[in-house]
Amino acid sequence: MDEFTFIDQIKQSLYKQPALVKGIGDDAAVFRQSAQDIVTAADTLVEDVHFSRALMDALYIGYRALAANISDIAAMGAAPAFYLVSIVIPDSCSDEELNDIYKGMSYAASDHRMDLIGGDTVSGNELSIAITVIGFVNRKQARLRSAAEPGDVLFVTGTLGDAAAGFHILNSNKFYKDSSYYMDRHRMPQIRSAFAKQLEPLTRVALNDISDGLANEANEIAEASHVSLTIYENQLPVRDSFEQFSEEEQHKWKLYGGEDFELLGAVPESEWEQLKSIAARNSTPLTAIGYANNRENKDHHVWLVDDSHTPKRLMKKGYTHRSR
Ligand SMILES: Nc1ncnc2c1ncn2[C@@H]1O[C@H](COP(=O)(O)OP(=O)(O)O)[C@@H](O)[C@H]1O
Ligand SMILES: Cc1ncc(C[n+]2csc(CCOP(=O)(O)OP(=O)(O)O)c2C)c(N)n1
Ligand SMILES: [Mg+2]
Ligand SMILES: [Mg+2]
Ligand SMILES: [Mg+2]
Repeated sequence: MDEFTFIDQIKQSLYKQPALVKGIGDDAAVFRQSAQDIVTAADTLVEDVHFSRALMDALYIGYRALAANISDIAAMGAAPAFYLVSIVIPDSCSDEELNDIYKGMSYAASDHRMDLIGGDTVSGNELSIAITVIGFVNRKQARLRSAAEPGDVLFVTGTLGDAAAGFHILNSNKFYKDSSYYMDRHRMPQIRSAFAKQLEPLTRVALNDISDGLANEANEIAEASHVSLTIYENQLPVRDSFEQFSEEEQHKWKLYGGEDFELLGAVPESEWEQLKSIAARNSTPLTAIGYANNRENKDHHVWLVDDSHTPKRLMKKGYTHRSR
């Protein structure tokens, strides 16, 4: 299939977003927005770094690639609207696989009412999917990681460590309980977009999505907000069947596993009840896992309290790429 036939195939016949003026088919796309702030992010997924074609069907690769991007928009409290995809296609990738990657992305897009408005197609040696996402948020309402203050309640949505467990299961041929649940958490992460958007009435909330693991993301909030954080290890939410994994695996996956695409946040204690009702309305599991320490604690570290009750530093450690 040549480049032009391919572009014709992936082009949506109908667009959902009213802000769109021109989608695929010219030198660039055009959208118009005057009332809201525009939020944009990019994430690249590369074969054998972020996914493996041996372990995962093309449909999942596409779904997951867009989901990872939508997660960053959700983590800003914004509503996703548009995406652009630049793809490098190796000879080993069949037309069917390529179509399935786009089909996977279109499933994630319809879950969030998004339109594909552009991209680029290149032949190369390695399958690589670079996505740019665009979303909207009410003026000055973007939820920054720098917004945490001393005394805030620290919370996470969902359960932690599932995606890493799923990746482990996909790589192994042993029997595990609940294995399709865990594998799906890796292959088809469900993004907390609706929940994040409904945080609008809160006066203040710091948000970060958990792509690189709780330890990394918590440290990012601590550094950006100039606060130190305390997290209680025994309050970290996990799936019931998570106990089937070794202590070491559990510890590693829930703190450093990443790719759960849950939200980590901090809210003033006075708004905790309101946050709980928003979560309940959205069927979003919500757990308080700690708090932002008072100002006397001048470091900007994250402290983990385990059963020995002695706080230990939770280092900013997770998945890091060599070039960073
Ligand atoms: N190659 C790059 N060029 C420009 N900005 C970048 C690049 N890589 C990362 N960034 C920026 O650095 C910040 C952190 O990026 P990253 O760690 O990838 O965030 P996340 O984990 O939320 O995806 C973001 O503002 C991102 O836009
Ligand atoms: C084949 C394969 N190997 C390893 C992993 C695990 N992994 C890859 S990237 C990553 C962390 C997130 O990646 P990054 O590019 O930092 O995403 P970002 O934080 O920018 O959203 C993890 C845990 C995987 N998903 N697939
Ligand atoms: Mg990124
Ligand atoms: Mg992020
Ligand atoms: Mg990262």
